[in-house]
Amino acid sequence: MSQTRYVPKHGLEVAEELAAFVEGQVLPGTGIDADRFWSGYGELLRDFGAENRALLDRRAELQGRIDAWHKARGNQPWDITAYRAFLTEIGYLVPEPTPFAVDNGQIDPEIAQVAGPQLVVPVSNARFALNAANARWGSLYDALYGSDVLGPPPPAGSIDPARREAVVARAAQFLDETFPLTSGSHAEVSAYDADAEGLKATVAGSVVTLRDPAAYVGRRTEGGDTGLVLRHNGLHVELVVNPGHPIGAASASGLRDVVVEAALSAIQDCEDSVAAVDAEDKVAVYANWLGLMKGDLADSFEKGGKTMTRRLAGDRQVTRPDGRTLVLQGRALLLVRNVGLLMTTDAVRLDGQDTPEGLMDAMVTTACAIHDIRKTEGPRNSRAGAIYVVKPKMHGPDEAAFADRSFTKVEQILGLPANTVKLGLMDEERRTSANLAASIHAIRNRVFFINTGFLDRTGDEIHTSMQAGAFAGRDATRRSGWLKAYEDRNVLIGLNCGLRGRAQIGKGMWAKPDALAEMLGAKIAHPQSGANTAWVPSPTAATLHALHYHMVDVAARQDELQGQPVPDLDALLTPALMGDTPLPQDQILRELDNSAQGILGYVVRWVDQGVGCSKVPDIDDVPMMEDRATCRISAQLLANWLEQRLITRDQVEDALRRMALKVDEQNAGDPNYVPMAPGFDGPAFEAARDLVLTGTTQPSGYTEPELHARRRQAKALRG
Ligand SMILES: CC(=O)SCCNC(=O)CCNC(=O)[C@H](O)C(C)(C)COP(=O)(O)OP(=O)(O)OC[C@H]1O[C@@H](n2cnc3c(N)ncnc32)[C@H](O)[C@@H]1OP(=O)(O)O
Ligand SMILES: O=CC(=O)O
Ligand SMILES: [Mg+2]
Repeated sequence: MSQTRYVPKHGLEVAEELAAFVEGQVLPGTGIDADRFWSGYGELLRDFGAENRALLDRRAELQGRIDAWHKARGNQPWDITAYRAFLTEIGYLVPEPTPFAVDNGQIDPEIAQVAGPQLVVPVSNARFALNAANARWGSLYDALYGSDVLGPPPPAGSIDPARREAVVARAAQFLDETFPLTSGSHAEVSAYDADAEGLKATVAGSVVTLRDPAAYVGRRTEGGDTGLVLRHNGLHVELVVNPGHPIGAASASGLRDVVVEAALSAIQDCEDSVAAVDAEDKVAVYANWLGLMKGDLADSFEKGGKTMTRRLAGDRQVTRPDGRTLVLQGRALLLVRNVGLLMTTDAVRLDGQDTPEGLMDAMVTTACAIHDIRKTEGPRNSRAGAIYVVKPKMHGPDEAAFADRSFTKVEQILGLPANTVKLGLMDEERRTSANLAASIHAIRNRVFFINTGFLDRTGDEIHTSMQAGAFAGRDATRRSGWLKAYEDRNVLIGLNCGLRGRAQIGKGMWAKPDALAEMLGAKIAHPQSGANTAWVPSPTAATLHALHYHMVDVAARQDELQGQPVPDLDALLTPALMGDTPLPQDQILRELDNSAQGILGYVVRWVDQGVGCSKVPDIDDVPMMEDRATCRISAQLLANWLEQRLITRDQVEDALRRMALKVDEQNAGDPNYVPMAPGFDGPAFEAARDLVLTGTTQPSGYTEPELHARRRQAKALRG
């Protein structure tokens, strides 16, 4: 890693590459000059830097008191009444606000009105980031053919006629369920067409129409394709007819694909799925976001032996039955996830000190997005003129209020109307879940989502009650009552705060990226719960999850739920401890190995290669999405078991070494991979070990302090 060189800017020391990026690429075209930007940034740091530190101190103080309370109680039985009284006394629980409704201004329909999948992507990876933006539309034929939904996926590039038939039949089933014909099945259609009266399908020689004729929206053409566009629950579906195409030719109707509106929104992530530890990395992350906001991001790469260049998709022009044109967005509505309050950065220094990274993200990602909201031609990200920032890992209403005020300041500096920046509240720390209404209230004029980030939330669950006893294992911790209370409360509190029709109530990530058959069975629970969005890890998952929003009318579900009683805090606050029924030793050792493997498999690519999100096979070789939040869970679980003497340091060391050998083997095909064995002394292995051994003292159990330090070490060692 090269030594950071600084340039002075209005009392700040700014890393040269960041200054050059901001002044050379971000500011031109925004009407903001460099002096205004840097002097405003200095004010932001002076106004909010000390408060940021104080909020972190408050987290540590509360955690210290909670730890001491549990220790002092020793083996006394769990007493929720005493615990709640204690949490109230120390200010962990705050009074509920009087009933209110959010008033968040102009919000795009993808957020406020239409329910559908939300894709998340590491913005550091331009190829993926572009793919995510273009995942607004997904081929159902491709998703069914290439995933495990219809059985084990065939080899890439293969053509399996039996599978093709199964794909066509499954897609027809979806069409029959979503767009039934007046008679017959889509599987029997021998011709599709449309006229001013709507869709016409020929079944057994007779022309039939849709049972709901209004579901036909219009027609578009592209190359040899005719797209017949339908709409259901606000989501569009295109029947792509092209008898000249090999797949269309194989079907009597010429249908060659069913393209569904999939990722309505996509989070371009600067946080837990990226590894950005210095000015150089941060500029790379920001540059992709800027390209997305300007609309000119492109990436060239090799695929299938060919070089291809990926760019942002254009809008889709549809001719309505009455001849008028309807423009459908070609891209997902893009949101940007900033980092939280914890980390500081040496990319901008004030008074010789590193400064909050979250404030840098606030300034730079907002400034980049000005290019979108000032656009006068071409596709715009936000037609409502909003900038959507997802703010993670906030602990309670004071931190939410801090985010609100700091973005007000950013808006003033950048000359934006108040509340242009909308905030997505990640409900992923326990103090936020326990004070959710007050946290929403703190950002009521800009909140655009509340999302249950259950992965971080599980890590915080363990860390907060580290001294209460031993947690009951990874799955049992998730199955227990707190999680249900957390998920249910989030929906009902969101509805009570007036989010319906104004903001998203979101559910968490599907963390088994290749197990999409299982996802298709399970993730319908999200819209059924009243959530109008939920996270998916890939465009294929978005395409398949979109089907759930046709099966469930979320708005109607929200109407049913509105006003239902919110589950009490008791369940939320009761930790999932093993209690008197400890896990059998073999299960403990198996979970130890599994967690050690997950940590190592993730950390080794983070630290040595700067990859922030990986697909890591678990101990049963099921590929899992690992990011900083899943790593936090594994590290916290092992730290808890060590602290509660279920396992020993020697057992941890032994498991890490055995699993390091397995992870080395799993990565043997990667020419850039640096094995951890036999030395077990490189920065990656050390990071994994430290995450477990120091897990009780890492702030809130977060993994980023250790990961950042070790990545910087690896960069310095290896360049
Ligand atoms: C707790 C939390 O905070 S969760 C949020 C953070 N997590 C995420 O953002 C997960 C995002 N997903 C990912 O990063 C990836 O899907 C991983 C790491 C899980 C798997 O990555 P890989 O092993 O490379 O995926 P795989 O080989 O199956 O697929 C690669 C293809 O899918 C595409 N793809 C995979 N994930 C995504 C994505 N999230 N967005 C866009 N495209 C994607 C790639 O562009 C690539 O297609 P291409 O060759 O046409 O470019
Ligand atoms: O950010 C999401 C989570 O689950 O954590
Ligand atoms: Mg999270």
